[in-house]
Amino acid sequence: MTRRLVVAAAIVDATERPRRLLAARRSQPAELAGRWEFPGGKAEPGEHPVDALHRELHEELGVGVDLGDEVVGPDDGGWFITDRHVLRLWFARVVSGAPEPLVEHDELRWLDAGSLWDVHWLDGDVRIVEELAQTLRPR
Ligand SMILES: Nc1nc2c([nH]c(=O)n2[C@H]2C[C@H](O)[C@@H](COP(=O)(O)OP(=O)(O)OP(=O)(O)O)O2)c(=O)[nH]1
Repeated sequence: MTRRLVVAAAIVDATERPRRLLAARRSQPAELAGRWEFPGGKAEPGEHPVDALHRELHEELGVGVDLGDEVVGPDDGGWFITDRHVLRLWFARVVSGAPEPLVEHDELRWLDAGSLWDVHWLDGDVRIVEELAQTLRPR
């Protein structure tokens, strides 16, 4: 079975030595509402993943970003987040707009090394957050 590609961003406050990561709380669908994730969404068929990510971040948060390195995962370079989806994730920094939960989310939160686990991440994201925890600078 081919997994559907989901693209998402680890939005951080600085590309070099970041301290904070932006998490988004889903408001839909009902079974995922209240769980936290990396903002992003499904790439359309034929759409370049990077283009899809810029589109999703603009739609969902109202921001423009500069993308940094991809956070390469262990599953063919991506992250199998569900049995039907593979996630590709890039570091990103906001360069225009201020992030707001416009659609699909009802809250955003900047997390630092000490608060990274204060939110209930989607199951598939937990091992990604564990990896990112190594990157965030302690206070
Ligand atoms: N965006 C996002 N989706 C994730 C993450 N972790 C995770 O398991 N998922 C799952 C939830 C969904 O089943 C799927 C992504 O679907 P989505 O609802 O965000 O996609 P979309 O914005 O394009 O929305 P739609 O076309 O389904 O309406 O991947 C994550 O960190 N970010």
